Parts: sequence; C-alpha cells; structure tokens
Amino acid sequence: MTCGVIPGKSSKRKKAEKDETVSTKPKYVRVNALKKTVEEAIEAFTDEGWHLIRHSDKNDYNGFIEKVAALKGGEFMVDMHVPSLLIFPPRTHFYNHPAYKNGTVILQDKASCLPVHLLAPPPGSTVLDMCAAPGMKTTQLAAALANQGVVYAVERDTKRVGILKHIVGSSEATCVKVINKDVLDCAKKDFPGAEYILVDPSCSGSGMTERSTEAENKDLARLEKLAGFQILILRSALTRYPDAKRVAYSTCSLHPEENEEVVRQVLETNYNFKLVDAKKLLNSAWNSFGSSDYGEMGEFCLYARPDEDLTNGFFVAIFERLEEGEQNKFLNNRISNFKKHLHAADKRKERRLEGKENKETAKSKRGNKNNKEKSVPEDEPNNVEEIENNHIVEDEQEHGLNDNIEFEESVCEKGAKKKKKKKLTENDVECQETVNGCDEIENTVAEKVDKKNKTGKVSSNNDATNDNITIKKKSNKNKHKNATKLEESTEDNPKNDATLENDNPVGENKTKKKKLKHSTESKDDFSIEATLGDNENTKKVKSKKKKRKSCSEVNELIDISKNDKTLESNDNTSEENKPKKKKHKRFSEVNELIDISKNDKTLESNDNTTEENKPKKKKDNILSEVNELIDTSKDDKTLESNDNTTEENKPKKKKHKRFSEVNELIDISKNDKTLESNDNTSEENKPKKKKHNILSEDNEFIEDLKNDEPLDSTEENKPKKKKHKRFSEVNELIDMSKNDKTVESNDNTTEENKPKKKKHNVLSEDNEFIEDLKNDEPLDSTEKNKPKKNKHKRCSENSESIVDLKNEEPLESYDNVTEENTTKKKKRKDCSEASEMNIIKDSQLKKKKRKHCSEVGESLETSENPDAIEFTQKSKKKKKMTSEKGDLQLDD
Ligand SMILES: C[S@@+](CC[C@H](N)C(=O)[O-])C[C@H]1O[C@@H](n2cnc3c(N)ncnc32)[C@H](O)[C@@H]1O
Repeated sequence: MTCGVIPGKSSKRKKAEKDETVSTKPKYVRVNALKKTVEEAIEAFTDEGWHLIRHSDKNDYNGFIEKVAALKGGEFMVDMHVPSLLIFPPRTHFYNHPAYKNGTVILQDKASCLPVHLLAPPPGSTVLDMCAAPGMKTTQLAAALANQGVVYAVERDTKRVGILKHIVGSSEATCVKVINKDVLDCAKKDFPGAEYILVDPSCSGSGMTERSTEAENKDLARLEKLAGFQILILRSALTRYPDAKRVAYSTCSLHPEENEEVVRQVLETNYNFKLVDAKKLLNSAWNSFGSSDYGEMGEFCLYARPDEDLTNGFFVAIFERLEEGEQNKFLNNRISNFKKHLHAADKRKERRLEGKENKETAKSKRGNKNNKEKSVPEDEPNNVEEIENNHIVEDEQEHGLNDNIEFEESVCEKGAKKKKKKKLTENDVECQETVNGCDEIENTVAEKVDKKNKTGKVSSNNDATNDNITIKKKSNKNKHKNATKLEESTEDNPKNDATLENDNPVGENKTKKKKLKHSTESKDDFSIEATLGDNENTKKVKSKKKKRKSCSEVNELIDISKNDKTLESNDNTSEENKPKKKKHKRFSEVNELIDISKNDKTLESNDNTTEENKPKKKKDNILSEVNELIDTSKDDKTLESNDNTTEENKPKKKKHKRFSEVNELIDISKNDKTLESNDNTSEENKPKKKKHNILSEDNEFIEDLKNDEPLDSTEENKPKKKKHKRFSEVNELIDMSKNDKTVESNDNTTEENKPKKKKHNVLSEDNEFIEDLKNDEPLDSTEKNKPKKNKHKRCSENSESIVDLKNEEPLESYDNVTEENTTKKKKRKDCSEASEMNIIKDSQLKKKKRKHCSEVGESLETSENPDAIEFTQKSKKKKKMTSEKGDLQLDD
C-alpha cells in the first residue's frame, strides 16, 4: 500500500491532513472511468493488499452505512450508489499514490459525486457545467459521457480555470471544453443543444465537515447574498436553454437558505420544469432529505449529512423538463400571487365605480389610484432586486480539493467589475419569465377569442400574416347594462408587425344598417384593421325624439426607443357643442397601471372613464373604457393597439358633443420588450329619467380568466321606433424606432342616425376626427335608417387609397373619408377624402389641406386649453366650406 503522508507538504496541506487526523469521515476515491474501469481499479488495490468489503443488498442503506463506518485499516468498499466510487477508512492518504498521480483515481467525496450521478447524462449527450472549477464534477461528467458528446465547462475565475484545465487534462477528459467566462454572460448559442446542466455554484460551504461550526453560526446577510446569486444562476439554467432536459442544482451547504429556499423561489416561477423526487432516483436507499417545512418540495430534495451519511454536507435537487400535459405542482404560489393581482384589480374597479358617484372627487381618486398602481404590489417577490443588489460571488473551495490541490478561497472580484453586465443578464432571465407568464395569459385570452369566434358573434379580419393583435369589444349584459367588454389577444410579432382589429359585429341589428370597416396597412409590416359594427356596443334610447350622435377620437403616440423602450400614447380630443339649453360636461379619464413585474411579468392596463353630460331631460351614459397592456418580452417585440369607440345619444334639437381622451404612457424597459394595447369604448344611453350608468372595466380579460367564463356581450338596442346611430373610430399612431421605422396610422369612423325620414348612411372614414377638427366640428359619420323601400349604398371608401399612400410613405398617413346623406328621399351624397401622408410633399397641391392639418395639431395641443373651445367655435362656422374644400382636394 502506497498511501501515506507525503514529506515536504505545504502548510495548507499540513492543515488538511491535521484536520483529517481528527476526522471520522471515510476517504472516497472515484475511479476515473476514462482511464480504468472500476473492476480494474479494485483489482489493482487488491493487488496492493487492500481487502474489499462487499455490500450486496442495494436496498439496505443503513446496513451499508454501518459497514462503511466499521471500515478498518486495509479495508475498502465499493459505494452502493456511485459504482465508480471506492471507500477507504478515514485518514487514508493518496497524495503519493501512483493512481492518484496519473489521474486514474480522483479524490472526491461521495456527496460531491451525487449531483452528477443523479444528473446521469448518457454518453453522447451535451452537458453544461455552469460552475466548473476546480473540475471534480467536470471530469465525472466526462466519464459519464465516456468522452462521447461534449461538456461545456464554464468557469469565471481565471485563476481557477488554470486548475480546471489541469485536472481536465490529467484525467483525459477530451470531451470537455473549458470556457473562461461568466456563465451568466453566456447565451444559449454558446452551448448549443445543452441537454444536461449542472449548477454547482459558490456557496457558504457549511457542509464541509471541517467547517461544521459554520453551520451553527449563520451569517444571515452573507447567506442572503449567496442565495440571491444561486437563485439567479439556477433560474438561468432552467429558463435559458431550451434543449435542457435535466438540471442538477447542488451546494456543499447545509443551510436551507441556499438550498430548499433557492429551489422554492425558482420553482414557483417556472412553468417548464418539475422537481424530481431524489429518493426515487436512489431507489429509496437514502435517509436525508430536505426540510418538511417546505412540504413535498423539501422532501424531494436530497441532503448528504456528515453524521448520517458519513460524507460532507451536501444538497442536491434535480429538475426535469415537463412532459406534455405535465405540470409543475409547485407553481402554486405564483398562481396565488396572480390571484392577488386579480383581487387588487377588482378593488380598483370598485373604487372607480364609487368614484364616479362623486364627480368632484373623481380626479383625486384617479390620482391616488394611479399612484397605488405604480407602486410595487406587496406580494411581489423581491428576489430580483436582491439578486441585483447582492450579486457577489464567493468562491467556494471544493472539498475534494483539500486533499490534493492547493488553492485559496478567493472572492471573485469580477463580480463587482461585471456588476453592470450582470444586471443586464438578470433582466434577460426575468424577461424569459415574462414571456411565460404572458404566453399563458395570451393563450388563455386566445381561447376566449376562439370561443367567441365559434359562437359566431365575433368576426375578424386580419390582414396580417401570422402576427396580430386582436381587440374585440362586446357589451356585457350580465353585469351592466352598458358594459363594454374588451378582449385582447396578443401574439409575438417577430417582425414588429402588429395588427389591430376592432370588431363590433353588427349583429342582429335587423337591417344591417351599419357597417364600418376600414383597414390600413403600413409599409413596415404594420397593419391595423378595424371593423366596427354596432351589435356589441349596447345602446338604449328610450325617447322617440332623441337622436343619437357619437363622436370619439383617439390619438396615439408610441415611441419605442431602441435601448430603452418607452411606449407613449397620447390621445387628446377636444370638442364642444354648446346647445342652447343644454349643458355639457367634459369627460375625462381613468388611467390604470397594473404592473406585475417582479417575477418577470408585467401587465399594465389603463382605463379611462368619467364624465357625464346631463342635459335637462337627457342623460348621458358614457361607458367604459378598457385599456390593456400586455408585455411580452420575447425577442424584443412591441405591440400596441388602441381602440376607441364612443357613442352619444342626441336629444331632438339639442346638440351634443362628446369628448374623450386617452393619454397613456407606458415605459417598459426591461429587455426592450413592450406590448401595449389600449382600448377605450364609450357609450351613452339617455333614459327618460336621468338615469346614469357608467361602467368601466379594465383588464377585462383578466376578469374573464378569473371567472373562467367566456366573455359575453350584450346588446340592448331596442328602441321601438328609434333611430340608432353608431360611431366608432380607431386612431393609431405607432412609432417604432428600433428598426428606424415609424409607422403611423390614424383611423376614425363616425356614424350618425338621421331619424325622421329613415335615411340611412353608412360611413366609413379614416381619421374622421382629424377631418372634423379640421372643419371645427364634431366628428361625425352619419348613418341613416332606411325606409323599407329605400336602398342604401355605400359611397365612399378610401381604404385602398389609404393603403396606397401608406405603402408609398411609411412615416405618416392621414386617411379621411366622409360620407353624408343629406336628402330625405334616398339621395345620397358621398364624400371621401383621401389622405395625405407626408406633410412636406405636395405642398402646393395640398396647401389647403396642410392648413387644416395644422389646425388639427393646434386643436389637439390645446385640448386642455380654453382657447381650444374658441377655436372650435370659430371653426364650426367654416364647416361647410371646409367640407367643400375637402371635396375639391379629393377631386384634385
Ligand atoms: C463550488 S465551486 C464548483 C465546484 C466544481 N463544480 C467541482 O466539482 O469541482 C463554484 C465555482 O463556480 C465558479 N463561479 C461562480 N460564479 C460563476 C459564474 N457566474 N460563472 C462561472 N463560474 C462561476 C466559482 O469561481 C467556483 O470556481
């Protein structure tokens, strides 16, 4: 036997040996299968005079431990779990043994062998060792692969990379690729096809028997920092590598803070992996598992404990990618958190409804609400921030190295140097989670949309190829008379494409009186399509003499900056009618923001509602706006959609004007992914006795998810002999700067009912509000009810010309279409105006038009300025003239 104490040892080695002299822990030697089989090694040791103690019962772990504990000098055993592991009595030294010197055996504690043993990558597979140095497990991985396949061995510390390379070289692990990098700075392409991942990060090392006192003296602050990093790196392993089948997380710590707690925090937010019961993997031949404080989750984790297992203290958790139909049953807390958000949304809605009863306090309530919503919810975990703040890395000395390699424990200074980089990397990790969360939301919403489509209540037109945003509005008769529902589904848009569709099927409005449809398409693969009907937006008109008029405007501006994406949408509309004896009130907005960001989820919604017009005997109901924001982070995609519809009932000789505005600003900077959708709908009913209903719902889709009910719609248009008017409009302006592309589209439609003579006009217009503003008049699109024998034709559609213009000029497009019916008996007059896209172009030809556009801009800018009213009044006088001008321009 050649084992023994080596002369001329360093002080460090002397210390290690001194420790061993008091250790009762056996000495473990892993046979390097790349050089020798276990049988060959056993034979060699036997030849040296060592006596093999056998343990044949593979299920008798306690009997095995007894035998190990009873090993005497000159005896050795084969481990019952790790077949390549040989066990020698305590205080056996191999420093001078030829097998150790030539790399045939590697001194590695049994506990340290368990992670790779449980990870069990088969030969030929691709393995990622995220924290490789000094390389004990790396070489074990290479042996498991039989050098067939590849092991990416990543080590951040340059000094330790040298040791890693030495050990890898001496063990003839030819399949290992050593990479001196921070693994968190690496991308999946750096380790193509990584199937098995070992996460063996720096830890407190409390499991090292020689440091057993540390286990009793917890440095909680240090543990917190370490746990932050451990969570980060484990989460990275579970989210960043799509081909990963199995992941092993291990530490040589006995602190739950670095073990079960890390597993819990990562697992609760992971949709793709499950925790494997380690006991099963070891055929129940093991005794030490995680804390029952963590329930089954803890029990699935494995501990190696010095006292019970005669090893170093160690922790191992094995994760496996979910099969189809499988679920991560430890995801519960995340769902719980989501439910809390839903509950919070309910409360906001209640507050909003309450606030509407008191108009005077509505604004202040809104302000408070916005503030609240912008604050981080209490139930949001703080891990990410903790990780960011505490991203320090402490190198941990691998226990096996105490025996044969001299290296110092060092604190990696690169951690501090790369702090900025790491912060970005964390964002990447978080971003992955957002995708998951939003995918789920999107999928659920998509299901709702499917249901609606199946019922035939929703039709959709989609000009986009694969990617789209769909917004559908329906009224909800179950909850509120004047409720409007919004559905929104989003899908990733790899080319910054977006399609917005607003579909309000005309439904059974009996006579198919109204249809508004327009579509715009931009050059930069951005298309917006809106189909507006009146079936889904409910209206009640109880007075025969009432006319309904609606007008709405939307103006949006979205700015998505390249490295710091911010979405802004501003919508300002101003318009006022001052009928003789009517009173008019302005209506404002509710802005909501829901931010679910901490665990990679962000959801924002803005909702604007308020305001009522109460003419003497008339009542206005302005109903609802829904604004939703979904942030999907995948591949830096940003989608935004805005949809606004408004409606008004007009009393007979009264004039009514309605104004709505939406202003949104959403800044989602993390990882450059933002999706925003705004949807605003309004509706007004004017019952006889001044009843007033305002309903607004935001995040309706969340509501539906919560109630697990299909979105429903109501329709309450039942005026006996009433005339119905409907109006809707969509205006979108989207600026995408990422690819230096700006797309702007404005779309507006209006409608009017002209009751007395049952005339009906269907009008579809783009940017009607612009046109109307230009004319200093309320937006209108008229629609008249036709008498039975009257025929109705559609007159103007500019969508084609609009599309053409857009295709020519990517930056801006203004589309205007107008149509009017002015005669009592089946005469129709149609006006349509085509748009102008580049303000600079055709200055001469569009001189008048440009002037109008300028006025529009002014009016928008001064929407909160009293002067705007004056402007409006002045411009009203020019209405007819302007309209004529428009005709002339079109003719030109
Ligand atoms: C516990 S040791 C790994 C022991 C190794 N698995 C073995 O069996 O020999 C942790 C190692 O991870 C390295 N490390 C820590 N953070 C890292 C990071 N972000 N990227 C790469 N390596 C890292 C440390 O420098 C240290 O060498």
